[in-house]
Amino acid sequence: MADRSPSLTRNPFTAEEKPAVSVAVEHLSKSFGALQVLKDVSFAVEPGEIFVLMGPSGSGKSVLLKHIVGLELPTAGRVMVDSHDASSERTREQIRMALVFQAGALFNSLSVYDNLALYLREHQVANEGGIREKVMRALQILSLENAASKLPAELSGGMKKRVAIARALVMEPQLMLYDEPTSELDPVMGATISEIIATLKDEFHVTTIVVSHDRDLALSIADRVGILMNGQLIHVSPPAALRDPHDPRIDDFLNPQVDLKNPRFKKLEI
Ligand SMILES: Nc1ncnc2c1ncn2[C@@H]1O[C@H](COP(=O)(O)OP(=O)(O)OP(=O)(O)O)[C@@H](O)[C@H]1O
Repeated sequence: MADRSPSLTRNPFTAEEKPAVSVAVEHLSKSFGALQVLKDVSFAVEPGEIFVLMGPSGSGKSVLLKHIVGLELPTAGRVMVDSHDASSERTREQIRMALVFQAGALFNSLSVYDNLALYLREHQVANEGGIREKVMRALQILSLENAASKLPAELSGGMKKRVAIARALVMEPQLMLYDEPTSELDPVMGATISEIIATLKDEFHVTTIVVSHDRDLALSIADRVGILMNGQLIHVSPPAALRDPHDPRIDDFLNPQVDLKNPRFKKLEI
């Protein structure tokens, strides 16, 4: 962020520091009926790392993300968060994970303030004064103080994404997952969201997994990038290795050429 707030240097929410967690995806396979979406996927994410998962539409990225937060159950294999199985209810009680959905998933009838306060009220995290402090702090970090009383319908796409991130932040997550955080944003707002993700990871040491098609985001903020194609993880490396990919499948995905003589849409199955 161009204007980094100095108060971001410590966790603003709690004296109780929760350590960042590791994530281990171990031989994960998932089928929906006859459709095998994930095929023996394995990788590990270190505590405090930003891991960006890229891949073509339909390659299984969102399904993989849902396994990490326990919203889908594996057909085979498992996902471990620290030493806990991600699919168990207990893991979700012990480890604070926040998923920032592609469309924000804000409650349209609630103000920005109440969208953020909802989780804290439901979990009786603090009294109203304490909740106000946490909500306003999160809004301040995302430069949204002036939007507290607005309804989601009154916000731009970029503001909605920032509200969704602020709402995740009030949960004091040890693990933050983002599903397409820069989709539908102009390049400058996309860069801003990338900066926010990197800043939150730096300042709060939160383990971060981002699913994205955004090559600029991956190259600028990832510690490592994984590429999923057709349900298989075909590549994991630091982003620099993707500037000159040797695998033609990765090159074609990251640097597609428009070819009007041999158009891709003629080869689409659906
Ligand atoms: N609950 C479900 N039941 C049946 N099929 C599903 C289900 N969820 C996902 N799929 C299928 O799994 C495949 C992978 O979907 P997924 O949403 O993970 O792709 P993706 O890589 O995230 O794509 P995109 O980049 O377009 O968001 C798709 O063919 C999708 O139709």
